[in-house]
Amino acid sequence: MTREELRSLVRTVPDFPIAGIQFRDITTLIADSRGLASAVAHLADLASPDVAAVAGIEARGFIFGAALAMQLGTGFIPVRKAGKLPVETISEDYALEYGAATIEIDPTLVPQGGRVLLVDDLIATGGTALAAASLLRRAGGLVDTALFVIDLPELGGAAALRSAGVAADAVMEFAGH
Ligand SMILES: O=P(O)(O)OC[C@H]1O[C@H](OP(=O)(O)OP(=O)(O)O)[C@H](O)[C@@H]1O
Ligand SMILES: Nc1ncnc2[nH]cnc12
Repeated sequence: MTREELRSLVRTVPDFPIAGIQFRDITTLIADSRGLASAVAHLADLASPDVAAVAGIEARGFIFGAALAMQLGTGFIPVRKAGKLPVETISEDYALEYGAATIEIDPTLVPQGGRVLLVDDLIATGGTALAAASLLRRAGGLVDTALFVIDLPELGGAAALRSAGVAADAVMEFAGH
């Protein structure tokens, strides 16, 4: 599928989860018989060489991240919401477009000095991805690229990632919040 065809599979839900937010819902894309595979193929085209591991952010980043890891022939590192991992973790707090949260990783999963490709469904303010990149770097990973299915460029997340030395790319963009 073309990027434009994929883009038409994203459902926009106004005023979710709060008034003023245009929620870009990827459930309609992944439920399509070709949508998930096509999105992952486009992500794989954007991936840099020599990826040692793919890291995906809970929850929607797990869907694309795990599939991309299989496509690239790497392992998958889950970046989890706080309190879910059964071992000693490192954590970061971050602000969201609507709220705040904490994410954690098991640092022993990160290949030392290896390139860790960060993946999520969507980048808005970039708070989540920046926190994840910071965690993966603290654990010894080389994080120079992050891939998203959707970028909301007006919220500045991709630019914030670039300022932190992480090149951000996405399969599609949506204007507005
Ligand atoms: O760029 P940001 O402003 O940080 O926002 C983007 C993040 O917000 C969404 O996740 P959410 O926290 O809603 O969790 P979910 O995947 O569990 O639905 C989305 O999947 C990204 O992870
Ligand atoms: N506008 C949006 N749509 C879907 N997920 C989001 N996560 C943060 N902002 C979002």
